[in-house]
Amino acid sequence: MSKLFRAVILGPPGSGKGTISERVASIFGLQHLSSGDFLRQNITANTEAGILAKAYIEKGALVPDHVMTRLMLPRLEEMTRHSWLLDGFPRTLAQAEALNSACDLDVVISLNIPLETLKERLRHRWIHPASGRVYNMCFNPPRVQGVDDITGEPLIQHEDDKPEALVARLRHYKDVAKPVIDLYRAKGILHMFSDTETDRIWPYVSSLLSAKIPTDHADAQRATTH
Ligand SMILES: Nc1nc2c(ncn2[C@@H]2O[C@H](COP(=O)(O)OP(=O)(O)O)[C@@H](O)[C@H]2O)c(=O)[nH]1
Ligand SMILES: Nc1ncnc2c1ncn2[C@@H]1O[C@H](COP(=O)(O)OP(=O)(O)O)[C@@H](O)[C@H]1O
Repeated sequence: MSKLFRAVILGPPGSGKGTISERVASIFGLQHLSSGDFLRQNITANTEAGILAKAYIEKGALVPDHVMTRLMLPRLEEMTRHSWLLDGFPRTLAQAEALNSACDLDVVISLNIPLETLKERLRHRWIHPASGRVYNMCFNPPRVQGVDDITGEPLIQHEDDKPEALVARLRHYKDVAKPVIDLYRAKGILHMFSDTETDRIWPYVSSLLSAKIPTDHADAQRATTH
């Protein structure tokens, strides 16, 4: 079997991590694991971690490192036989160090998007809570306004995408992300992409991954995930 491939995607809220991760998952066959989606599943299921995390998320604050690592590392353990792309974790240096001691990463993708663009996108972000499907009323609107394309169920906005929580979230992101980015740059695995449009970033991400992931391996992964 080819070597497994491990990637992380970093970027502020609204930078397009989820959008790019979905494309990577479907084209390269990596398992997409989003910390935000996983937290929301835990909140819905009323798990211990979900109950602890809920209050932080509603305030637009980060969930404490020990709660995140206790949640995410066992989840990664379950995926030891898969190639994966982690979205939203690690977000702090302590989380990055915990991840480091659990596995070796091949690639870190970092999205660098102007602040005004982020604010504009998140104002228009709508979610289908049960599946995590993400829409944008300008970029990828649902076929019928306000409802999910697949299930026809209503769309909602995250509490933490509303303007009051948003500004705090974006400011805080910058402070905590810098040491994480510096760590991966020092390891020589950081690839930074700067633009205002996902569709202009995507060709570069795609060619980076095409060069790093052997084709037969991507085919084999797809066969096991579909
Ligand atoms: N206008 C516009 N919206 C985008 C673009 N890329 C993603 N979005 C939307 O911006 C919002 C944030 O994207 P998402 O992938 O959820 O970002 P994440 O928070 O980093 O995971 C979503 O509503 C996306 O549909 C883009 O290039 N242009
Ligand atoms: N690695 C993490 N560390 C701490 N908190 C996290 C982490 N991942 C997600 N969260 C919490 O979950 C919320 C939603 O995460 P997510 O869906 O990834 O947001 P976004 O896609 O807007 O960046 C964050 O605002 C934060 O409160």
